[in-house]
Amino acid sequence: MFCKGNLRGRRIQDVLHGLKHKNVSLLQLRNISVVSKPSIPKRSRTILKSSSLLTGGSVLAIILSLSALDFSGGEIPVKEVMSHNKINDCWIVLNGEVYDVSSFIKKHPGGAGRLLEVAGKDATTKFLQVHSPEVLNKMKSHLLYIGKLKGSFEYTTSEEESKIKEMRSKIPPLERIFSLSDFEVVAKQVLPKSTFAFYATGSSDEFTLRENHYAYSGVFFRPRILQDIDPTEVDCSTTLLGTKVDAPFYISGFAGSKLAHPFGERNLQTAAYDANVMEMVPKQNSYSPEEFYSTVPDDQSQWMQYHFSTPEEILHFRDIVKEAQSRSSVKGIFFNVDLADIGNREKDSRRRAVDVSNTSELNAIVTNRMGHHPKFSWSDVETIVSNTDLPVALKGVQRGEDVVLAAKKGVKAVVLSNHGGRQLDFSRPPLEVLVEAGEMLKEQNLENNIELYLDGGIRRGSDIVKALCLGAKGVGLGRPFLYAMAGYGEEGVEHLITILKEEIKNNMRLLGVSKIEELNESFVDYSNLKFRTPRANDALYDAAYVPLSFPEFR
Ligand code: HEM
Ligand SMILES: Cc1cc2nc3c(=O)[nH]c(=O)nc-3n(C[C@H](O)[C@H](O)[C@H](O)COP(=O)(O)O)c2cc1C
Repeated sequence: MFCKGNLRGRRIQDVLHGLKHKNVSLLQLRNISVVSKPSIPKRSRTILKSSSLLTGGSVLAIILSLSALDFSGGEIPVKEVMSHNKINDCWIVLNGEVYDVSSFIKKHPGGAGRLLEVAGKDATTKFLQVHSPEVLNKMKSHLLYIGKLKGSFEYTTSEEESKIKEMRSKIPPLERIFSLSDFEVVAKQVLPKSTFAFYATGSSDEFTLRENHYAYSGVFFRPRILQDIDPTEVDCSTTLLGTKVDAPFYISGFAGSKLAHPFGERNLQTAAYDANVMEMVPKQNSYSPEEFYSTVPDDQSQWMQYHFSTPEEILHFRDIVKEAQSRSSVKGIFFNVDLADIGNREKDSRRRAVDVSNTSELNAIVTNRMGHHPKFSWSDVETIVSNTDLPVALKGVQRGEDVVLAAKKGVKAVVLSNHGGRQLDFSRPPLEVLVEAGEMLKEQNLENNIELYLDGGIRRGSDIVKALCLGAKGVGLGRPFLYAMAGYGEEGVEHLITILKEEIKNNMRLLGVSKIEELNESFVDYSNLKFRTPRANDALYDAAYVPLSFPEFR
């Protein structure tokens, strides 16, 4: 356990101490594996034979797998692995072990395309950028173990990697980063196209993605003058679900931090701690819970984000709640309620189609964008609420009626969110839902029973102040933190937090307010929110936004 005095010890950071800070390149670190070897029992040759039958392979496939029986001592040469590179015959290497993932590929919750990208290759680096080592252990029963890899893959630097290296060497200094959009523009140049597409994508035509942000341009301020406020005493600290923090915003929970930077979620955790800002720790953390929490100080403020991936996880919800309760830093648990299916993230799929570049496999990418999630209902929520003292919150609520229902069922907070426009396109901007929810709660005298949070499209301190005026207790941000990390690691995250804190305080001074609690509806004109009209352009945001593209002609 660590306390403030100890300051954030980090196991991986210790190993890589010399490399920390100042734009550590992903390329430089690509070969560093932080995973301990999973102990996977070797399967017999009989299983290997049945693997090709299981995957519905042709006679040719059976002959191929029979030829694999010749490998002495279960060792599989690189060349052999490379030949299993198709959707119906797909082997991948993880930590020097070869797996047949042919029967899993179409069930992969991250989409078939991600496994096709690494078909017949060493998938270790890409796997660990998104998954904790535990995922492999949990999913073992879905894969077929083939044997140990013999030899190693030849590594050649791609054109894209060389370009990224060059751009990283020319990256603007942090002092030149003034806004959150600046981070996004830099990230676009220093991330692989596939990673940027994964982060940036919304769903379908991305109306919700864009409107999330533009909703804020429909709200204008009504400042109060001559308030006799000492500018140095303007304070943006607040209380989120009973926890005192130094800012009314939090780092939202999201997958894929290590795709941005080798230290991934650790950058967020340490920067949040130093700035005393709330952090929502994602379920899909690339660190295992043991490793991640082993260096989290006891006095850090965190929320735990969780989504149920299987019906078994719902059945065993007590284990999840117990784990959350056992971490002294965790002050609340947020369950996703916006994942009944996975949105059609077209920008991401389109990029993957280019990367896989095998037209016969495209169908799998399109029909299996992502896997499905299990049934999760109000009665499950009631059961969870009645089985823990930890505040339970719902992330992904999208209408006032559901906020009222949540309040009646003892849920302590909701995040009005459409997953950053990644789920249902044309779901309304959370800022609009905030106004609706506030009114409905008041009608039923429930406004003091539940805290309202929202996320999606927040890019300025003024966005945050507007949301607080309209009744939000706090707001979350997702992509901006990924973009900040991509260019600048932990320092980028710190800088982002500073920018937002300063923007909020600046807005408060100009509004004639010195404390967050003083913000209320009287400081904004939000009449526009009732009428969805074309918004004024936001030059920085628009310039950073990548429009959807069309297929290229041959
Ligand atoms: C045998 C290898 C793999 C297994 C067993 C596996 C397993 C899983 C599981 C269980 C999930 C769902 C997690 C959840 O919803 O809680 C998932 C999601 C995902 N996986 Fe994998 N995976 C594998 C390989 C990979 C590889 C190689 C990549 C990247 C190239 C990848 C990228 C992803 C992504 C991006 C998601 C969805 C993240 C999100 O948007 O929420 N996976 N995978
Ligand atoms: C790359 C990426 C991965 C995400 N993964 C998750 C996740 O695993 N769980 C979750 O609750 N939300 C996830 N989110 C949604 C964020 O928590 C948040 O709701 C959203 O990013 C807010 O919108 P913004 O990016 O415009 O700030 C993800 C978002 C992005 C961009």
